[in-house]
Amino acid sequence: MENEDLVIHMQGVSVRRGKTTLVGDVDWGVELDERWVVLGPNGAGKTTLLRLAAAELHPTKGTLDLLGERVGKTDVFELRPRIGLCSAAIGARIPAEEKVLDLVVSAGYAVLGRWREEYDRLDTGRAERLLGQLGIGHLADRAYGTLSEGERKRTLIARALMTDPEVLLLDEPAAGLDLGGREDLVARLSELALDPDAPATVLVTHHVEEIPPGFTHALLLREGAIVAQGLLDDVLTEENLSKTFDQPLELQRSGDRYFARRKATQG
Ligand SMILES: Nc1ncnc2c1ncn2[C@@H]1O[C@H](COP(=O)(O)OP(=O)(O)OP(=O)(O)O)[C@@H](O)[C@H]1O
Repeated sequence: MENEDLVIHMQGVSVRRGKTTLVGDVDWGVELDERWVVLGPNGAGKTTLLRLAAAELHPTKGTLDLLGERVGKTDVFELRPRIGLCSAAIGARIPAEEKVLDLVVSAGYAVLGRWREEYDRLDTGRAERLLGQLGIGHLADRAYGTLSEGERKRTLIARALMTDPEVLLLDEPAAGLDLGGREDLVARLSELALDPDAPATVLVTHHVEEIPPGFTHALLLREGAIVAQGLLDDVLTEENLSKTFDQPLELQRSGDRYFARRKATQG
């Protein structure tokens, strides 16, 4: 019987475009209370994996179950509002003049199936609360186009959480942030990861430094194939990381954070 706690379940999943395999033969399961980091170099297939999990892509081969529904046999338009996705592609589609609060509130429309209804007080209150949780409550009335990159990322996360999704997918949320911005985002994501009421979460990144404390599992991806997956502490080793990035890497752990760099050459 299907494990009811599995929010994402891929069995033998491949995505091909022409002769290119974007991801090949992936078996992967994410449970309700898990927080996964997907790590790999450029072009490894991370975004492809996340788009499968967001019901934006169908597998060329294999079976994909999201929130207990088989993709290909279910209405993805009913599925998508149950999944919170935050990616640069979504950010790029937002008009610069859009007000931050409206942007977050309007994420709820897909779920409620409303078109021109007035924002009701509940929605506005929830959006304000989420913005506050992400430390940007004071920006509610600002236009999206006037925000810094870090503020935009946090706005998009608040928007992704607005529908109270059962799974939250974050594609490189720290990309383009300065050191302070990255550290602040890592801290916010850590709070979210440690909140037992938060949804199952998958975070895609290139950098071990961006893994927020509280994340439980890791999947390492290289050239569309899984190098290793499982509990973060078991999977995140120098050997696995070096294989994933195809170079000898040194991995350090300091407190609940990770740091990596290339090994110094001998001689
Ligand atoms: N439609 C397509 N046709 C052919 N190849 C594609 C197509 N879409 C993506 N690819 C290739 O598939 C590979 C995986 O892409 P994907 O965006 O999933 O990687 P990624 O790990 O997210 O990379 P990055 O870290 O650079 O964002 C890349 O080599 C990309 O060029």
